[in-house]
Amino acid sequence: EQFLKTYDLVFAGRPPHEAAKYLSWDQRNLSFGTYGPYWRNMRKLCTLELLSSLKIGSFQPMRREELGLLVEWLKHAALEHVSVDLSEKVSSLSVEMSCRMVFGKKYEDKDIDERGFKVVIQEGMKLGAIPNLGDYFPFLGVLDLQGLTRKMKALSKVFDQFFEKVIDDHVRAGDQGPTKDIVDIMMSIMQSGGTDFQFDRRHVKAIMLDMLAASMDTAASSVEWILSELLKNPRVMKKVQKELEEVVGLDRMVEESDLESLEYLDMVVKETFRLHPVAPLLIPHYSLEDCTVDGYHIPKDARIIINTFAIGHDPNAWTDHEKFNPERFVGSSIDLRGQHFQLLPFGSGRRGCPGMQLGLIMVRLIVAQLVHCFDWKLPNNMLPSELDMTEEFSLVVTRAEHLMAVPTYRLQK
Ligand code: HEM
Repeated sequence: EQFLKTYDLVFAGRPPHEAAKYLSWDQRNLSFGTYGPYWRNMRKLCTLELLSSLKIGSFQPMRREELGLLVEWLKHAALEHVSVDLSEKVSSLSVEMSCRMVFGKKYEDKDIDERGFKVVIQEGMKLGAIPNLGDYFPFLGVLDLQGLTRKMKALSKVFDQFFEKVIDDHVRAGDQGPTKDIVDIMMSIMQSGGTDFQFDRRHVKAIMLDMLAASMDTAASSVEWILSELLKNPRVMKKVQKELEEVVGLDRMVEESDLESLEYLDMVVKETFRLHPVAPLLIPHYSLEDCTVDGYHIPKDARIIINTFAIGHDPNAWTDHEKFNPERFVGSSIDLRGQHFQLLPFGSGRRGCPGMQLGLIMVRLIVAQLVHCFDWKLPNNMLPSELDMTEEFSLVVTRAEHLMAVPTYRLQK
């Protein structure tokens, strides 16, 4: 609370970051942008133009359509009683939703690189998370002892070529009607010349990657962890399904307008974020000046790592801290929007996640739909207690093992 609220401004910096230099057009993005007028202006622009409630709402039909396609695919799998790779399916869904929101259409995997979107973005996330000697000892950065700079340069070329193609496609297509994707909006801002700061193709590309990387993996991993906990805790799964039956009914699918009535689902989401925050160390903060916090002197230019995983598992903050128990939130005012410092999956303050509203809609909608339309069983008679919950380290923490489960369709239509 002292770092993110009391002294929020002092700790609103981001440390110099080799990965951001290469992968975000010289820190022109938001996530790793150094604190200052450029970052403030860009953050305002993204919040108002790209991530406003109105803009998020305009993508609702697209979310419904993409999720509908997945449900149809799963219905076939259900008829054949086969086990499906939920991690892979949810991740692809999230890629498609993010691409359509940012680029206005789906590109094929091969359009970016023979490895495909997910692999390329995940490689960027890994390169951003690996401790890089060059970040701590700039003179060593030049020597590239870990070979990271070489990899980052190669990857930045891949992104640059692909994003140039996306921009060219938008220029060629011209005005495509009322639903504007994120590239459309940024292109019109660029062409209008109406910003107080320089805004060219490099800025468009940096924000494109920011929006894509920030929404794809975070939402998919959150859904993966929630579904894992539901499969591990059949009592909770039944209770979520019962709530869905009462609010939605078994004769139709979930709509976004149902979400606010799903109170128990909301508790399940909070409890999963407590135990499995997908960005467990947030993004590193950086002190802009000397500061004394709780009697400790923190010098200017210090890296601040906030361990929300440890906070979520802290027995001083949570009773039965290792137990998955959504009911702990009954009658509690604790939410996850950054006002309650024992639960910070989106961070808090100036650097808190600007995509929280969109992220929460995506996560709650996908989980609600999958659990409403299908019953789920672990494959090969695996017991819920046997489900492996090992994590894989990156900027966004995913499951180490893919989540596999067998669906059975449960709606009446
Ligand atoms: C469940 C989904 C999501 C989770 C859990 C999540 C979590 C986070 C966290 C923990 C941070 C770092 C906060 C800090 O350093 O203090 C962050 C930053 C950020 N997020 Fe999200 N996020 C999600 C979805 C999204 C979406 C959908 C977008 C946009 C499309 C987005 C855009 C960003 C950006 C641009 C930043 C950097 C903000 C800055 O440094 O000013 N996020 N997010």
